[in-house]
Amino acid sequence: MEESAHRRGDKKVVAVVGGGLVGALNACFFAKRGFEVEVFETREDIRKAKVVKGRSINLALSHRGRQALKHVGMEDKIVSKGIPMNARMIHSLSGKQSPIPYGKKGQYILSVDRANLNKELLTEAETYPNTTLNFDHKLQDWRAETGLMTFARPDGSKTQTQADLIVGCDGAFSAVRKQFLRRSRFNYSQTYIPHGYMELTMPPRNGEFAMKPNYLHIWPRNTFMMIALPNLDKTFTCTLFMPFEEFEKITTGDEVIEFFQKYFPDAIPLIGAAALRRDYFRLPAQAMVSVKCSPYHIGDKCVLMGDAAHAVVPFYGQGMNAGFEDCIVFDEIMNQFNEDFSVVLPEYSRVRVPDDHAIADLAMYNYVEMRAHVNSKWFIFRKHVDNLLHLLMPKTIIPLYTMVTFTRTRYHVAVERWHWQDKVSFFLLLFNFPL
Ligand SMILES: Cc1cc2nc3c(=O)[nH]c(=O)nc-3n(C[C@H](O)[C@H](O)[C@H](O)COP(=O)(O)OP(=O)(O)OC[C@H]3O[C@@H](n4cnc5c(N)ncnc54)[C@H](O)[C@@H]3O)c2cc1C
Ligand SMILES: NC(=O)C1=CN([C@@H]2O[C@H](COP(=O)(O)OP(=O)(O)OC[C@H]3O[C@@H](n4cnc5c(N)ncnc54)[C@H](OP(=O)(O)O)[C@@H]3O)[C@@H](O)[C@H]2O)C=CC1
Ligand SMILES: Nc1ccccc1C(=O)C[C@H](N)C(=O)O
Repeated sequence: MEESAHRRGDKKVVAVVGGGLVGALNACFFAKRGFEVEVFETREDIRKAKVVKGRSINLALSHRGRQALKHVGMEDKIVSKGIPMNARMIHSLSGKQSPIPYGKKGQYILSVDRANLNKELLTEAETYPNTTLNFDHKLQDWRAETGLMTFARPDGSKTQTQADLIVGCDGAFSAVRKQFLRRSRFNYSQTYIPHGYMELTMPPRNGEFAMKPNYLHIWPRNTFMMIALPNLDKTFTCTLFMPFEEFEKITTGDEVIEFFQKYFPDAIPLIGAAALRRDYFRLPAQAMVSVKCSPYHIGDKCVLMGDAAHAVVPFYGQGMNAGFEDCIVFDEIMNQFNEDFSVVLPEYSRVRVPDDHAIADLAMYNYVEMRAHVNSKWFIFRKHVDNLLHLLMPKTIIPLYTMVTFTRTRYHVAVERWHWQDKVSFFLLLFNFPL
């Protein structure tokens, strides 16, 4: 076993495990503070990879994520390559399209390319002279007492290195988190929902987007749905979310077309019948898991952030945004407590756990809103009422979606306010508030 050198001197060493979205961003946050930062990523350098592994081609970036990018001077660069989505575009069975705006005029979420975002963040992290990126390093084991980590290399060898702080940003199936499970008073739950997802591509039509680009398109079919987000190359990435048992019922190309004919007829010519027949069987439907745990730290040695701390189902488009906000919250607490890890880590767990748990629940809720509620006249009416009340009393009534997506209102506070506001607007409706 090879013993890799680790730097000490007067600077503390922070090991960021995982060079995905949150890990790469976090490396910038720690480097900015002057720590010696070592990033360890199991995969090869995504910037050199011929084939980019992993799913979810694009992501919805919103205020929390943007604020975190702003902290490290990356907001403009990323936003300039994003496509604004101003509203949901609801596709009815008959093919009618009706928009439901996300917020006030000028408020939008951005469709960004996951691979490009990851590449840009790694390149930014590398601009700090005190940061080293180590690819092809898969964390196998680590010790909370010493901060000693063991990594597996693609050639089968092992490397060990030590750090003052280990930051687990290694995603939903975190290897860092495994050590937490062996400790007393660590709470952990994971739930696989019975639905899976499958990504399909809608190509450009005559060199242009096949549908209006500045929308998040939704085909809500009550018990399942398809969505589509635009990409810079004028394609859309369509994602079909559906119970696994429904996916499994479709076994032939003809059945795929039959299914689309029944539920998404307007999408067939846009995706293309031949592509549908082929692409449906390219990859099996993927699972979605929600992981909640607490606390997020062990002593002054280790902390979990991003999906490693809180994998959420994707339906609010907040997983990455919440992970990025984790970095800001940690940074704010570092300022507050003078970078004393023995105080910062427990405080971070205390502050952040309720918020990450709240967005996990909201993400579950938003699936029902997207696939079913948007079909209801009552829901649309209530949305209008909320928007109007927000216009009349902007400080008192703020729609839930606005709080979650366009502000940094703590997620758990947003949930509390939502319940309270719901009662107020119901009361106003009951007494015929002149709307
Ligand atoms: C279909 C889908 C759609 C989504 N859409 C959105 C959206 O629109 N908006 C949004 O905000 N979020 C979205 N998300 C969530 C988002 O993808 C995640 O929240 C985000 O990627 C989390 O980033 P992360 O860095 O914590 O984890 P990851 O992006 O998974 O990065 C973890 C990294 O750690 C590495 N790693 C894993 N194990 C090890 C190990 N043992 N040693 C070293 N390295 C390791 C991995 O290779 C990876 O690079 C979506 C998720 C899915 C599945
Ligand atoms: N909340 C959710 O439902 C989901 C969230 N995600 C998140 O989306 C992001 C990108 O995902 P993507 O790049 O596709 O990641 P992958 O699905 O490719 O997973 C990344 C690594 O995690 C390990 N892994 C994958 N599935 C499992 C599993 N079921 N049990 C244990 N380990 C597993 C694999 O490691 P190994 O090589 O050792 O097998 C894999 O290399 C990540 O943040 C991920 O956390 C991804 C899927 C679902
Ligand atoms: N990115 C996603 C991926 C999967 C499912 C939903 C989203 C969303 O962003 C939904 C959006 N926030 C909405 O409420 O309409």
